[in-house]
Amino acid sequence: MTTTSNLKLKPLLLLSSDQNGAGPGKTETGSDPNLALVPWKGRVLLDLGDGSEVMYIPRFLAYEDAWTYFDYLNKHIPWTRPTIRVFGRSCPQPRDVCYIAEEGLPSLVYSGFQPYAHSWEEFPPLKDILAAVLKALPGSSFNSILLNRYKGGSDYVSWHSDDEKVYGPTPEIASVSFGCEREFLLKRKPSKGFRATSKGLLMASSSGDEPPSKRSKKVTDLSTDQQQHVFTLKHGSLLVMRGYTQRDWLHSVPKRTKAESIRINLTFRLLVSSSSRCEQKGK
Ligand SMILES: O=C(O)CCC(=O)C(=O)O
Ligand SMILES: [Fe+2]
Repeated sequence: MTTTSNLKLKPLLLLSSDQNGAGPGKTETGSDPNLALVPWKGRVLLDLGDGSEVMYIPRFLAYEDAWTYFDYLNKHIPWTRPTIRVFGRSCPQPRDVCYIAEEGLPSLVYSGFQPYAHSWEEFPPLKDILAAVLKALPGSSFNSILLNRYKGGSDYVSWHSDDEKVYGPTPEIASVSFGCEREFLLKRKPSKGFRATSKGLLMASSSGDEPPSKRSKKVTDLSTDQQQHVFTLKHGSLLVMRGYTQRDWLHSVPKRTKAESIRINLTFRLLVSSSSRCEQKGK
């Protein structure tokens, strides 16, 4: 796989250092020798406990480069807003989406919807972004991307976890954001005892596409506010979920009336049960 595209970017795509680590969790101390090799000193590591962890790098991509990517993605990605099935009802997904995957991988299905898998070759700049992600995550590999475009504050992804079997038990999901800042929330999954009440099942969907209803609010109430974390995902930022985060935690990007402009988000994922991998060359 080549890692160059025709986008006009400065040779040094990544910032060498950044102290703008606003967000929850703690700034890294460099105790992990692998992490010490990586130049983003301002990044935040949030230990969620029980083997779940989130890492956040607010200025992962240089600001102008991130806008160049935003313009490319907004214009060239074949965005669709498919109809999906949530709790037995058909409704349009509340954001635009696209799916990129290597050939020969198992199909991805969520909410009764199987997205068409576009090829990486169609969108060379995605390989550049992947290369940047792999520099921040030495030893990781990804072979697919789910892309989301939130056209404004009424587009959202509701509480869900990316726990589809195709990702294995401890998936690493690397999420790069462009454009409008939006809040990314994390909360612990309600324990099994809390899921069923006399008023019904309090279950979050696995795709995050159910309407933000009172049903979701009830889950919030039960899972205690102390366990909720908020990251305001900046233009050009990288957020990584790993370990048991998908098993034990839910995440969402809620509606925000004040968010008027477009946000694009790329989630890099590794579908397992395939020998092929989308890795940076020479690693
Ligand atoms: O837009 C985001 O930041 C999150 C998207 C997400 O959770 C997903 O695609 O599964
Ligand atoms: Fe997700």
